[in-house]
Amino acid sequence: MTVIVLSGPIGAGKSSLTGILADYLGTKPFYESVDDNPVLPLFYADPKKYAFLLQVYFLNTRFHSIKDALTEDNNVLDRSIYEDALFFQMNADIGRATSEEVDTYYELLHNMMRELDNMPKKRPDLLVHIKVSYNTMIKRIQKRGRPYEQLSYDATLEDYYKRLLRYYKPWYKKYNYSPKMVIDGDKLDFMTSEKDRQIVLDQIVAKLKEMGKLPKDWDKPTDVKIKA
Ligand SMILES: Nc1ncnc2c1ncn2[C@@H]1O[C@H](COP(=O)(O)OP(=O)(O)O)[C@@H](O)[C@H]1O
Ligand SMILES: Nc1nc2c(ncn2[C@H]2C[C@H](O)[C@@H](COP(=O)(O)O)O2)c(=O)[nH]1
Repeated sequence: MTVIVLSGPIGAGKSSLTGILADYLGTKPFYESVDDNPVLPLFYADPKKYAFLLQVYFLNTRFHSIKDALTEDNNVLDRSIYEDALFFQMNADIGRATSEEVDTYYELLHNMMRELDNMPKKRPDLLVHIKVSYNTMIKRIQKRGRPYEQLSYDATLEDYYKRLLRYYKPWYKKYNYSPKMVIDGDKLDFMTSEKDRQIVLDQIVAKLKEMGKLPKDWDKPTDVKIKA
């Protein structure tokens, strides 16, 4: 059983790479609840009012996904539960949560993490982090086109996104729940370049082989077509 989790800022390419990787490895993809998330547009319209509710919503859906993923055979998750606190702490630091909400959130998070410790498989096997610069992040957010994430919707999002990138650096450095690796999301256009996509897949496969999670002679199953 192998569980891979993707991490990275908004628009880094996590969902895209989750699909590509799951297809390539012949495993199941698990996606974050975004387009069906009723709280997300409310949050972008009034972050102070909805930061806590959104976080509880995400934490709950991530908890469900990770529980399912840790009981299934092989799979890929498009964001880790370990990034949940990064988002909430950042929002709390800019005044979008009361101290009661912060305390309640951390207590809930710790309770949930303790539940995960009781699972037959406690941790993912590999974290694949997609690193992007601010410019790449913005280009991808524009390309994806969710209205409430655009700078034209709210100019303060520039600060929010830059801050998010700053929070990711120490977060990745500290992350120690599993082996980890970085994909250069600025250089590697795994959506439109077949060559770049193969480079990324080769890097991940090499890491899985090094960890003993794939046999040394593993090759892509011939009937698998990589979808972009
Ligand atoms: N490496 C990449 N090169 C070019 N475009 C990308 C790349 N990764 C993602 N994209 C595009 O950027 C947008 C955001 O990607 P997405 O996978 O939704 O990011 P995330 O899940 O990290 O928020 C999508 O339109 C996707 O097609
Ligand atoms: N406040 C929070 N917002 C979050 C969290 N997780 C995701 N998000 C937002 C960011 C994007 O607008 C959207 C989807 O994220 P992607 O990175 O997949 O584009 O949801 C969170 O924990 N807190």
